[in-house]
Amino acid sequence: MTAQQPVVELVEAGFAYEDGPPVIEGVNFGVPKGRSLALLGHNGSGKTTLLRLLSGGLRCVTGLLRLDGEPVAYGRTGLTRLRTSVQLVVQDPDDQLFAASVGQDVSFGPMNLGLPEAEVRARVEEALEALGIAALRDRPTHLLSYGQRKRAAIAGAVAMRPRVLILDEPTAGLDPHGQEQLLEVLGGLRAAGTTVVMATHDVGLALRWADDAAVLTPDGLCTGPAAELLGRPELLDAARLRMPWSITVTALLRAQGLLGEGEPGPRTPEELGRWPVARG
Ligand SMILES: Nc1ncnc2c1ncn2[C@@H]1O[C@H](COP(=O)(O)OP(=O)(O)OP(=O)(O)O)[C@@H](O)[C@H]1O
Repeated sequence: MTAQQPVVELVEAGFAYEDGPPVIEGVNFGVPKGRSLALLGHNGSGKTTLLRLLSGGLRCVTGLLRLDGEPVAYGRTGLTRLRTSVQLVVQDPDDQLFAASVGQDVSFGPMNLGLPEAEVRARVEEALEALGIAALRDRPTHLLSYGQRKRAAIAGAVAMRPRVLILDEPTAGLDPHGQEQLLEVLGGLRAAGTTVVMATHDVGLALRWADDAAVLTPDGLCTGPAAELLGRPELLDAARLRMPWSITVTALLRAQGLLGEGEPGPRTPEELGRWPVARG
């Protein structure tokens, strides 16, 4: 993580659902500008809860949320300010899409900000282009495939031009090609300066995609550079996550003397297939 001030930050945050046990306790989680960050944890570990706390949909019971270093005020003005900076895309696109057509759905957020019509139109076009779904502008949302609905839901958030785009399990339910396409789209947004935060169970995907990682364990949230954090077997064990394939293969290649210390190993089966060792 960088030392710069986070855009948005949970400080000593605690949360429990009504009559339930604490889900989040004493969590410090800052999201710096311009990074890609993967939030990992097993089912029920609290990823969705943490993302909702970060984006203002839930409010900390203890601790606080800061935007640009200032505590977030949960009134209308404060939440609008937060949402122009931080947008959450929920796991199930059907919980997010409700307008009749894709274009109408994507325009909803910017229109709600009271922006002039031309500005709304420009933002909708930009978001549809970024997600590669400009051709679906007039398509009724209920006629879209699951992958298309996912993209339309993300476009709705992108049209708000947030500094931080948060996605809850964005690759869940997508086929391998759809996953790769989505990662490309997210790479494009990140290259354009948007911070992208993604919750996932997939350690391999996080390792390939993210600069930084945050891992939820029973002892709390552990954060750091993805390549370092996700190579720690004891941490992944504690989080009940599986060691990524690429790390196991890289360790094997090193143990066999086929890869030098510090040299990067193959990140995908395709890269292993092209590995000089594999041919030799
Ligand atoms: N609306 C709710 N009311 C009560 N308890 C809830 C609610 N939503 C989540 N929980 C509980 O809070 C805990 C954390 O859930 P959360 O959805 O944040 O986990 P998660 O890591 O996102 O899980 P998954 O990977 O399965 O999506 C779980 O024990 C869950 O049962």
